[in-house]
Amino acid sequence: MAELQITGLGRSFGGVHAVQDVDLTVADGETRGIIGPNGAGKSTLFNLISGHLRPDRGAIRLDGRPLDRLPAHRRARRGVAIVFQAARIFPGMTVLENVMVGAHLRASAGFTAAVLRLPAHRAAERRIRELALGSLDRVGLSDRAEDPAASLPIGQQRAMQLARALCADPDLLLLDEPASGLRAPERERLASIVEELHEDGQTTLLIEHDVAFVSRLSDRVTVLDLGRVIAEGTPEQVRRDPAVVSAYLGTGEGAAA
Ligand SMILES: Nc1ncnc2c1ncn2[C@@H]1O[C@H](COP(=O)(O)OP(=O)(O)OP(=O)(O)O)[C@@H](O)[C@H]1O
Repeated sequence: MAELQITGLGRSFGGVHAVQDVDLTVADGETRGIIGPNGAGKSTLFNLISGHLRPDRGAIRLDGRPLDRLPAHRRARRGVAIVFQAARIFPGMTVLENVMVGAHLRASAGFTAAVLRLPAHRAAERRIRELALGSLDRVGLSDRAEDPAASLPIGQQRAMQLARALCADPDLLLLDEPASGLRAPERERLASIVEELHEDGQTTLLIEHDVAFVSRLSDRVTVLDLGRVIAEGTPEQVRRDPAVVSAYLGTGEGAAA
């Protein structure tokens, strides 16, 4: 069970209301898309949920438990996993090692045990390795496990990051522009992975510029403009919403889908 509930969320920078009065509920097992023209507040919202920014007001709850005062690493332990837009990989490590880092974010063996190499730690390490191999399998990268991470093309690096996030067995998966910089076949592959996760019941929040990509993958889409929610509904409902069309046309980005 993983329901994300956001109420009255706000964050300003100087005089700019980057996110204002945002209410958002993502149901357990739902894939929710967040779209909006440039400067709409998507990244700010993402960072407020991940814990990389603190809200000025409002509340964020996962399964009824408040998240908004916790730092990012404590949110990770609560089950929030993030795939950042900018590829943060450890290039000198193997693909498998990169993915194992994800599970360490949620592991419970403890720092002291790790330092002393206690048996509990070694058992945890074995378990983490198994989880990482399972995550690589889910994203179709099993055969690259022992390769250097830097040798992967960008599409597979993105899939590796997704595997890293999955390795922590997240309740909530946050995807920040996962399709950016990918070529069409790589986008297609990534979309199929996200679809499979959805079928497995993963709760996901997807922030994307690529409206077609979001529409294809999301149960519902929330549209932000100038920090506020201007529309919410199925991809089809949102695409036809006059407020959405005018927000996109107003910025010269073209129609919403
Ligand atoms: N750290 C910051 N300092 C000052 N202003 C900021 C900061 N972060 C965001 N803003 C402002 O807040 C507003 C929302 O920005 P944000 O980056 O969240 O939008 P976005 O929807 O992610 O945009 P884009 O699609 O261009 O990435 C913008 O007006 C932006 O200039």
